[in-house]
Amino acid sequence: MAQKYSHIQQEAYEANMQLPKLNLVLFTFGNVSAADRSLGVFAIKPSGVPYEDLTPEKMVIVDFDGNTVEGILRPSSDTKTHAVLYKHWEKINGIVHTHSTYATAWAQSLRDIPIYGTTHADHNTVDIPCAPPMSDEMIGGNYEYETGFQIMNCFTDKGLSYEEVEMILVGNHAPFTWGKTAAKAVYNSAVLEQIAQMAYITESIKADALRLKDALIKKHYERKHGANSYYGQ
Ligand SMILES: O=C(CO)[C@@H](O)[C@H](O)COP(=O)(O)O
Repeated sequence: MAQKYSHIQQEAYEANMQLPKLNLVLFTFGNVSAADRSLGVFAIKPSGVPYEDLTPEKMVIVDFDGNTVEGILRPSSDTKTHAVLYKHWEKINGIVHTHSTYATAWAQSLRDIPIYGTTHADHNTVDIPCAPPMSDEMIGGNYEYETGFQIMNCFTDKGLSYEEVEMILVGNHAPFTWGKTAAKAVYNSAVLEQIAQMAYITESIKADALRLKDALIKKHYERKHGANSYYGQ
């Protein structure tokens, strides 16, 4: 493997290894990628390889059109989704896909995750969006490629910025998160799973729980992310 990709292979490997440590994946579920925009490629987990068998060298190098540039193993089955997002959302350099239990349950319910408390407001001032399930024509196309557009179209339809909200539930599928680094994308996946679990439990205690008032959401978020805040770096 060319030395010139070793830095993103190492970054992708370390980020992938965080997923089982954070209980965000079971067996070979999920995948993480890390991009180098100066080279126009990203390193991604190979498909079907157990996390305990991963090495940096096994990370597959792919371009932003989803073509394998280097690697003997097949890249993740979600590679086209990662490629579409890297190609169109130019500020992201890390993407995570998991099937974490609570976030996936919300994705299967086709509901956005409402803001029930300040824990959620620490990270997002909006309900966590759930992209609608794929249309028949999307299903008839390239599934993973279409998932990338399903994600971007949802953000466009909801008027959301991918730089402010770094997570989404894909209807009938599972969550995707992203960030300026692969490590930040992993952090976002762990935060999303925690928010999803808290929201589910909140609704199981009180089905008609009330959303946080917008004024408090704004006040709380700004308290955490205001000037000179280290939070969420
Ligand atoms: O979304 C799915 C399956 O529904 C995939 O993300 C699998 O969870 C992992 O696939 P590979 O990355 O091993 O191909």
